[in-house]
Amino acid sequence: MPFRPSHSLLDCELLNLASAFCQLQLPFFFIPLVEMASTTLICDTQPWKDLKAHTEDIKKTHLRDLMNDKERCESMMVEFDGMFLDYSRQCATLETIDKLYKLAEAASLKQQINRMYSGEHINSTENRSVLHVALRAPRDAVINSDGKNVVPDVWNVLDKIKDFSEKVRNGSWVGATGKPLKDVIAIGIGGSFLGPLFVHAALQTDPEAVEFAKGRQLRFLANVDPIDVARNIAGLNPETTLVVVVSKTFTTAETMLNARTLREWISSALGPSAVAKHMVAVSTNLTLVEKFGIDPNNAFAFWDWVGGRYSVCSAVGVLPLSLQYGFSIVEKFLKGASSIDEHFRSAPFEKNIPVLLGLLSVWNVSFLGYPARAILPYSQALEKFAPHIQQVSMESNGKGVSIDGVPLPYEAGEIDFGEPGTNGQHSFYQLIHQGRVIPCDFIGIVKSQQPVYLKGEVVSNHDELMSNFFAQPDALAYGKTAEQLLKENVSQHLIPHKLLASYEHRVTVEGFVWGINSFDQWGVELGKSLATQVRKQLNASRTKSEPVEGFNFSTTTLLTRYLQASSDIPAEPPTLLPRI
Ligand SMILES: O=P(O)(O)OC[C@H]1O[C@H](O)[C@H](O)[C@@H](O)[C@@H]1O
Repeated sequence: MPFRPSHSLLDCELLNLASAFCQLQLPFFFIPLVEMASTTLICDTQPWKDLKAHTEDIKKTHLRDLMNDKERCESMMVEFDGMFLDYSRQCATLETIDKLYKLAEAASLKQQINRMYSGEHINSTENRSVLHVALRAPRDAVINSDGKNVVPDVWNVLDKIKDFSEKVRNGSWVGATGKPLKDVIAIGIGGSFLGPLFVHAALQTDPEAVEFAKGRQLRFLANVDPIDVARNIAGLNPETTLVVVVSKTFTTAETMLNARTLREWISSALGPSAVAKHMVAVSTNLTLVEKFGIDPNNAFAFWDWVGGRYSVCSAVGVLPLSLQYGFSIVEKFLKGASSIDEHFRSAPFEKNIPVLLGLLSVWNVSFLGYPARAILPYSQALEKFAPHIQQVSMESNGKGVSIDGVPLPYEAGEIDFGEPGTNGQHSFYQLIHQGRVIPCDFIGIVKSQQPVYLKGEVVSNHDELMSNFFAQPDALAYGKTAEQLLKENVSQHLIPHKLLASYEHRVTVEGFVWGINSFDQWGVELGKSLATQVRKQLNASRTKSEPVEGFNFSTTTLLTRYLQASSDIPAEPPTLLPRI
């Protein structure tokens, strides 16, 4: 399959987001294609064909008319455990929904969900189970992977986190100079960053969590750009800082360089032996953790049946968040996610929020032909939700071949983007109103974490926000687009656990229906190997003045100009750390 055209490194980020993804075949060593020829794709089934035909009827229907049908709207509302989903603004009739259930049946959705929960190796290209649900299962649950109940292992690590985080928080674990460690820098990227950042952002202003976080800071170092290092250590003292290196593989180039950089920051200030007190790790690869110089006793494990982008409920998220907020807050988070896991596993499809969300996304992408989805939380606390779901969704379902290696004759995955309301209204909503049809997830919260009322104002500040939340979907529905409204009805304050699990499972539903493997990410590997080639070239050019070779004309020109423009940097400069 040919690569899509992509933009050079000097192009703007938005352009890259819009068009620079490539569809990669599975790695060459995988999948004997001959054997796959007999595999049935979902688009060859009758329910898919029926939905295709049905699209023509829907295109003749205006959402305004659908919204006038009270009975239809009523059956498009579902409630579970404080969440209320209204999907009546979808361009869909009850007949559409029936047809989507038939599609789910043709995709053996129920059986596939059961296979996931029973620990089968549904991530077939990596020969692994997919059991992030076990990360938040109650202590007495039994979830098997390869004939072994994994729940006790999960709780051993959770207990270890509880114990360690309490010691750090109460000052019985101190730094090398005897001072309490009040600040934490979590180093990690991708799944080892986005989920924990999202939850941290959501808890930051939660009144209960705020109390527990007093006097403490949690920062995230993800980018290998040294500016990110500088910003992370700015104002922090190594004596009172704990660094958590988070990496599933413990080989990710960016994370490891950042870890070496902060190791240098600590040891140059406090001596090399200080690393033992100031650096801990989260990984599935404890051998490499030890090799790096972190005591395995100070490492927190997880397992290969946890995909990186599904790992926020493992030590990846639980350790940094427990250090910041205390384990009890994080435990509540796990319980909320677990409630959705049980709902997803057992609720009938008509009442199953992740299943409905997933099927409607398939409808929008594969039948109505809308390739994007806007995630619009009317809550500043959810400001990092869209970036997190971007990875969960786009890395999971951005595939061009079926799970059996057959090139897909239809497109899978969608382009996710979003911003909290009302900020987005003053940015990109115009295009949704009048330019393109983009299905939107409007997410509202009943009670603000931080209510503000001003005497003399017509409404409270949160009601002002929610006025927009209620107005925008109708403006869109009666204008020219389709969207859905998802309202989370949390009793007091927002804890985003249920939203997270709902979206994780929604992505899984889409992947099951499209017949792809949502749990591998071979495409990402290509970029990594090309970066290795560039890294070698930069070293050779800087230290031995070797000319740039082996790249196409465009990259050769850009690399040469980059080297020329930075030629005043000495080939082997002394160790230099940011000073801000
Ligand atoms: O946790 P790590 O092994 O360091 O991996 C970090 C990230 O690396 C790659 O980009 C993968 O595609 C991501 O899924 C992963 O989350």
